Amino acid sequence: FQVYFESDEVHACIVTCGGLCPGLNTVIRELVCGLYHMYHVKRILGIEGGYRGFYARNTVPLTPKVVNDIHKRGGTILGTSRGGHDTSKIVDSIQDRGINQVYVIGGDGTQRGAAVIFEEIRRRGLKVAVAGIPKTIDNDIPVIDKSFGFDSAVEEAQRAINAAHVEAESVENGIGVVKLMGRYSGKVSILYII
Ligand SMILES: Nc1ncnc2c1ncn2[C@@H]1O[C@H](COP(=O)(O)OP(=O)(O)OP(=O)(O)O)[C@@H](O)[C@H]1O
Ligand SMILES: O=P(O)(O)OC[C@H]1O[C@](O)(CO)[C@@H](O)[C@@H]1O
Repeated sequence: FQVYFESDEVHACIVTCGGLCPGLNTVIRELVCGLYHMYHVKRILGIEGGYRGFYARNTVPLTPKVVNDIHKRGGTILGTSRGGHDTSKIVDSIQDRGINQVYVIGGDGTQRGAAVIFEEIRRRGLKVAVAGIPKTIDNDIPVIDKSFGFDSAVEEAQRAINAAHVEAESVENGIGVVKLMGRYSGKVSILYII
């Protein structure tokens, strides 16, 4: 097989886009530690605030030390956003910073954005790899068994439903109403009902 990137020439970056999903920080941590310890990649940049962070926000160097405890925190340490996908500005930034591996964590919109970035990179003839990491709290990707964050969402749903159940049972004719997320997917609700 052919090695495409030598470790010491890799300059990776990670960006998170779209809505929050439990486990985002764990994925960032695994990427950083995997790149660093398994592939000896020392230059890893966090892009803050989603796609627009490439050209309008700060960046933060990521090392195993920086990400050591982040899996215990919710959200994403890099921040996230919707909109702001300006392809040429993003690829300009990738080119200017000398980034050659782009790790994009996000939902379907984010992955569409990653494909457009890749097309522009190819058009410019740059030696840059783009990797998409699918993020969906709804577990609605048929080719994988379970997406990260889904179990946590079901657990949280369980907590809310149990509390409403206790309230409803404690009074005469009590009714508990819990609204769960996912009007189009609904797998969080379905799994709980099952
Ligand atoms: N067709 C597209 N082309 C380029 N960029 C896109 C496209 N669709 C979405 N994006 C960009 O991807 C980012 C995230 O998109 P979006 O808000 O749709 O969330 P998502 O990735 O689908 O996640 P979620 O499942 O949480 O909604 C935004 O910055 C948006 O501008
Ligand atoms: O409950 P609602 O309003 O349908 O929104 C939930 C949806 O929003 C998202 O979190 C982001 O689009 C989906 O993953 C989820 O299905």
